[in-house]
Amino acid sequence: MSRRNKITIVGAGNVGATAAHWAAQKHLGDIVLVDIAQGVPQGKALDLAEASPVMGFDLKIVGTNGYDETADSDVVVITAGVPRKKDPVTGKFTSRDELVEINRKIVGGVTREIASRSPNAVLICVSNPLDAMCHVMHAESGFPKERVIGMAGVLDTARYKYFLSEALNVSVDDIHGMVLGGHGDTMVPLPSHTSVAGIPLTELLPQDKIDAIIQRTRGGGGEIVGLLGYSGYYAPAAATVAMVESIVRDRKRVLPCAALLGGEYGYKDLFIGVPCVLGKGGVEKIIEMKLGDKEKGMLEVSANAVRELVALLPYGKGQAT
Ligand SMILES: NC(=O)C1=CN([C@@H]2O[C@H](COP(=O)(O)OP(=O)(O)OC[C@H]3O[C@@H](n4cnc5c(N)ncnc54)[C@H](O)[C@@H]3O)[C@@H](O)[C@H]2O)C=CC1
Ligand SMILES: O=C([O-])CC(=O)C(=O)O
Repeated sequence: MSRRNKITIVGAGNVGATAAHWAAQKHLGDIVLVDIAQGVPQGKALDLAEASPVMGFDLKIVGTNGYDETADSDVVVITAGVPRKKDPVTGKFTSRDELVEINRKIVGGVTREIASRSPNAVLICVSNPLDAMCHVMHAESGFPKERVIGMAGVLDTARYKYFLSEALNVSVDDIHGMVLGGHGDTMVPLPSHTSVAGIPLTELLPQDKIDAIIQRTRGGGGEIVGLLGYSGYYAPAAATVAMVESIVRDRKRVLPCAALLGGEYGYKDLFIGVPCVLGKGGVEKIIEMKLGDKEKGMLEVSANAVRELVALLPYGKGQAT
């Protein structure tokens, strides 16, 4: 008897629950929602399951505060942790990097629970600061680098494409491009590799407008925090589900994801956003594209920002503690 894909999502908060919603709508597999909050994963899973007769999905959707139900998952998405929030008095909000100390403990503990029960799963990290949390997941799981992947580039690229489609008044479907680098203010949108139905972006939009969109993309997460008071979740969850879909359906989509580099782009032992082919085995290939000197310089700034944060973690090179 064939078995449906099993997808576990840890963290049944804004991003996790929304990802469960879209994964169910796309019939990607049975879903286990896990959270420490009593009743929350159970309640959200039941609510989502009760939508199935209306939406037409036949899936097992369960919520739990433990890990036994997660055993033998094919894909595990980790969104557990603390998001950034806006101070209601000052209106200021912290950087993603300031979450490193609190979230590394949460993500480390969750990863150990998951890895012991689903030793063959592909792990997708969502918790921030993203690239550093990928290092935590890799070290704590002991999984091969192909099966630990970070979600950021798909989201950053989606924001970039949306802003371009708005400025050009064309369909989002016809914007092609990518954002590489770490998931922070130094991320690297690539206008020289961006096209509109094959027409170079630089022929269609003046440089000052492109620069403004690059800046808005870099601050895209903060723009939402400024409006909502907490971070976004529709676009982050959609981006996560695009990765899950490519893996469970073995679609081999080329998506910008945080992957552990082993010399590609001149970096070693560092998770950073690069174009990846995602299939059943996780990162099946990292595609090395030719970058200009300016783009290489921006990637170096972004890689250095990730390196500084990773240096704060209690790990040697990829070794579990
Ligand atoms: N990589 C990216 O592009 C993005 C990353 N994020 C990050 O994702 C994380 C989650 O964001 P939201 O869903 O908005 O936050 P949220 O606060 O709505 O949900 C987080 C959930 O994690 C749970 N949790 C905390 N500790 C746990 C533990 N030890 N075990 C299991 N569950 C635990 C909480 O109870 C909560 O329900 C944050 O770190 C946020 O910064 C958010 C958006 C985009
Ligand atoms: O900005 C945040 O804190 C959440 C996030 O990573 C994003 O939305 O890009």
